[in-house]
Parts: sequence; C-alpha cells; structure tokens
Amino acid sequence: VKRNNQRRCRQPPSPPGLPFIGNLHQLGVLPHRSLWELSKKYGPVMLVKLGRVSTVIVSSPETAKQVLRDHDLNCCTRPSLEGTRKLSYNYRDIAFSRYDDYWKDLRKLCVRELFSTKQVNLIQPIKKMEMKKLIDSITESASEETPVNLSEKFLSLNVNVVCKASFGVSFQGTVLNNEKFQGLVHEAIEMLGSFSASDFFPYIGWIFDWFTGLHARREASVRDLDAFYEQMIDLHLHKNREDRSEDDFVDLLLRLEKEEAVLGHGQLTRNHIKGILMNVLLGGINTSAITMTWAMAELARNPRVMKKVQSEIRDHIGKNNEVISLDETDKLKYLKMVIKETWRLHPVSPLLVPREVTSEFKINGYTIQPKTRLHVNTWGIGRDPKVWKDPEEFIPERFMDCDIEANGLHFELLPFGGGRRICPAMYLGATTVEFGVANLLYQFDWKLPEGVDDVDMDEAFGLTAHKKHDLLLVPVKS
Ligand code: HEM
Repeated sequence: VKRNNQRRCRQPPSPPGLPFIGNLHQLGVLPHRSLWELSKKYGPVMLVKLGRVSTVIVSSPETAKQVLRDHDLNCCTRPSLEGTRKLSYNYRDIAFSRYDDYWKDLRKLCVRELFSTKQVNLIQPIKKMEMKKLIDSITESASEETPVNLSEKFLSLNVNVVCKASFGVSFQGTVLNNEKFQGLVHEAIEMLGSFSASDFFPYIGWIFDWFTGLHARREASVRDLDAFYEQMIDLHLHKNREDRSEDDFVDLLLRLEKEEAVLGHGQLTRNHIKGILMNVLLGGINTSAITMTWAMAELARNPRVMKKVQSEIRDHIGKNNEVISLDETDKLKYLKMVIKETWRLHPVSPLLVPREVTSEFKINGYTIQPKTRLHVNTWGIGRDPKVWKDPEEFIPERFMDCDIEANGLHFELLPFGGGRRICPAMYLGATTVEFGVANLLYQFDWKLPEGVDDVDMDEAFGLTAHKKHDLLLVPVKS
C-alpha cells in the first residue's frame, strides 16, 4: 500500500538544496535564466524549494498546456506576498487577488469598461495626439543627429496615454511632474517584484526585511502612490459634474462606490478603487514600454530586419501621413511578426505572475500538492532549441507560415500568460506596441550613436524583465 501511495504521489525532480534556504541561492540575479539552466538537467516539471516554499517550475509548451489549459482551475489563484499585499490594498486588485467571486466580477467590469475593443478605439485620438508630440520632440533630435533615449520616450508616451485615457488627467496642474511620476512608477514596480524574505520564510522573514530597509522602501512607495491616487480622486470629485458623456474609468469607479455597488461578496470601497488603479497604472504603462524598447533594440542590432519592416510600413502607408492609424497598423503583417519575435526572446513577465495550487493535480504524472507555488518559465520556452530553430537569432520570418499567435492558446509563445489569469488587456497591449513602433519606424531611420558598435541586451529582473540600460539611438529623418 505504501509503495502504491508513493507511486501515486511521485514528486517532480528537484535540484539538491541547502538546509533552511533550499534552492534560493541558485536563483541568481536573473531567476528565469538560472531556472531554465536547472530545468535542462531536472526536466520541464521541476520542484524547487525557495526558503520554506515549495515551488514548481514548468518549462515546456506541453507542461505549460497542462497547467494553463487542462488544470487551470486547480492553480489559478495567487499566493499571498508581502510586496503585492501592500501595493494592492490587501489584494483588492485584479492581478494579485485570489481566485474568487470578487476577482471574477472585477475582471468582467474592467474588461467591459477599460480593455474592450470599443474602448481601445475610443482612446485612439489621445494616442494619436501623444504620438504626434513624441514625433515632434524626436524631430528636434533628428535635425541635430543627437541620440534619443527611447526607453524614456516610450515610458513617457505610455504614462501620458494611460493617464489621459483612463484617469482623465495630465500632469500639468498636478503636484507630480512627469519625471517624478516616472520615478514613482519605477520604484513601485521594483517593490512589486523585489525579493522579500517574508515571502520565503513565513513568520521570521519580516525581520530580515526590516534590516535590509526593504520594509521602509515599500512603505514609502505605497505612501507616494496613495498620495497620487488621492489627488487624482480629488480632481474627479471636484470636476464639473454636468457632463456625464466625458466620464472616464475613475468616474465610473467613484460612481459605483457611491451607489454602494457589490463586487463578489463585498461592497466596493475606496481601497478597492486604489488597488484597481494600481493595476492599470503599473500593468498598463510599463509592459508596453518594455516591449517597444526591446523591439527597437533588436531592430537596431538586425539591420536586415529593420530595413524590411520599414519598407513594409512605408510601401503600405505611402508619403505624407503624419501619424499612422490603428487600422493601418493592423495590416502590417511583417511588423506583427517582429513584435511576436520580440516577445519570444523578451517576454515581459518571464516567469508569469506566480500562481498557487488549491487542489492536487498531476503534470507529466508528477503530483502537485495544494499550497505549492507555480511558475511558467515562458522565457525558457521561447529559447528552447527543441521548440525553435536557431532560438538565439532574431528571425521574424519564423512566424510566416506558422499559426502560432500570442493569444494564450499556443503554449510555445505566452507573452500574455494563459488560462483564466491571462492578461485581460491583450488587445490594448498589442495595439499600443504595434502603433508606437510602427510610427517611429515610419518617421525616422535609426542608427547607433557614434562610437557604439552594438546594443547591449542586458536584462534587469523584477516582476518584469526589462532592458537594464536605457536604449539610446540616433534618429535620422527619413
Ligand atoms: C504589451 C503589453 C502587455 C503584456 C506583455 C502583458 C503581460 C501580462 C502577463 C504576462 C500577465 C500575467 C498572466 C498570467 O499570470 O498568466 C498579465 C496580467 C495582467 N495584465 Fe497585462 N500585459 C500587457 C499590457 C497590459 C495593460 C495595458 C494592462 C492594463 C491597462 C494590463 C493589465 C493586466 C492585469 C490587470 C493583469 C492581471 C490579470 C489577472 O491576474 O487576472 N496588461 N499581463
């Protein structure tokens, strides 16, 4: 009977760890890379011990499918983590909320009011206006052939679009100038993804967080963001209330609060609203900017691809078009392949957002126990030579005669994750990236600054994997 039980409960293979810390020391500064190396030895379902926490890493399309499609319901809740708890006002947001009725209702509301195709089309004029401003500012640099910091430009483009489109505010007239605000966003994202001892050593980890100063930094980040939400909410409450037609997402949430709307089992409160705003702010701004930056970095390193995608855009659009519209971008097939290839090599969230197992299930015959934390290593899947030919090369043509889409249904390419927790803003995210990159490629040629031979492709890791150093390229008016 014992042997039968053991066979029924076969655990996934594990790399040997150290007492107390388990495999934590093997994560390194870029955990997706270290875990990918380990999984080459221990297989596509691997169990690691991170401090006290058992964590399963899956790293093949086949095992990702078992998690995200076949057994999604067994593992689509989120673990309780210190950084996310604070910034999400006790998991009152979408991304870090547990899988429950509140999350279901809230997600439905946001998909309807914020992420739908209709909403994306409605904010198009704002996007066009901000893009025009960006092009004008780059034109100045082009006339002097001075480098442009594209990482910064993309971030500020998205800050402006998201804030105007979702919150109805621009920074003029608020206490936050653009620069300070970007610092705030950066810090909060770092806090969301930062290594927190409390998450790996329940009961005692907080002591370590106090000593390292992480606790204080996190508190400050929460405080700064809270002040921003308060100010934004104030601006909305004191708006001229006669014209409802211009109501934005914040107005809608405040109205629901006033009407004592119920989401799941509870009433929508001010803290719920702040948690939701955090997702829009941090999820919406950075993800698209990171992808645009990686795409331009890859293109700068691959002149053949740069030329080809620019020819497609310029042949298609012709001359004298100031800003390319969303409809036009949608027809640019090669551009879409370039973006997919960027996501294959540089998924924004390389290990996806952590999941937690709620009921036992099996992957490849291995038993996965409740309470286990679970990550899908999409970064590893994107670079697996068993899945992709010449995986380290940037070759968008690989998507030419293949039906792999970045929509969560093809487990070789999962930039938006999959299953019930798939990014609800896939359409908004993809169109934002395509629109931004298409316009900059249409308007300008791009070259490396003088004395620079290649773009460095170093990564920095947090909740997202972004380019470690800012991308500087010189624009030349085409
Ligand atoms: C290129 C752009 C984007 C990429 C690559 C991206 C990627 C992702 C990924 C990988 C996840 C986790 C999925 C999982 O755990 O399986 C996610 C979740 C999420 N994303 Fe996005 N995202 C993008 C744009 C956006 C935008 C523009 C917004 C909002 C304005 C947004 C809001 C969210 C939210 C709220 C979740 C949590 C979903 C849940 O847990 O139920 N994302 N995104």
